[in-house]
Amino acid sequence: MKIIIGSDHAGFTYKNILLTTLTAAGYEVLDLGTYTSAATDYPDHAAAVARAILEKKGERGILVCGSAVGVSIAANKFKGIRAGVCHDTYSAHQSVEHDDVNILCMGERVIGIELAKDISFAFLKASFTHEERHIKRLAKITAIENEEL
Ligand SMILES: O=C(CO)[C@H](O)[C@H](O)[C@H](O)COP(=O)(O)O
Repeated sequence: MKIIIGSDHAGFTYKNILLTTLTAAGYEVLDLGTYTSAATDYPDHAAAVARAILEKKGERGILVCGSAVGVSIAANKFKGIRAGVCHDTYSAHQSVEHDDVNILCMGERVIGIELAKDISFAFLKASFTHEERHIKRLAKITAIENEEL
């Protein structure tokens, strides 16, 4: 599975560690930055990862910022992106199984790195169940995305 990863400066350290860990575990990981610890703006990195997912450069995305909130707000502005803040392993796999989440968002200032690794693996190993009730609910989200106000 190909993964797209990105962060702002507040998620830079975890992003790099996750890049190394996931690569060692056999995942192909495309790093869209940030590439230094200099202060940067999370919407830029969230947009880069979201666009790469929509362009099918990877199947799943991982974004890290300080709290995970900023990148999730920005990524979810893109139609077809379902970005979820997950700071526990249950949410990480259930968000894929039920909600078909395609971008995992984590906060470097919120959780420890070992938990962030476990959450990443739980997210990447999970699959959407394709159960009818979940498909129906996701169709409602798509309808909301397409609403013209
Ligand atoms: O965590 C965040 C809020 O959701 C942002 O994504 C940023 O990482 C955070 O705001 C950065 O804070 P800083 O004071 O500019 O380092």
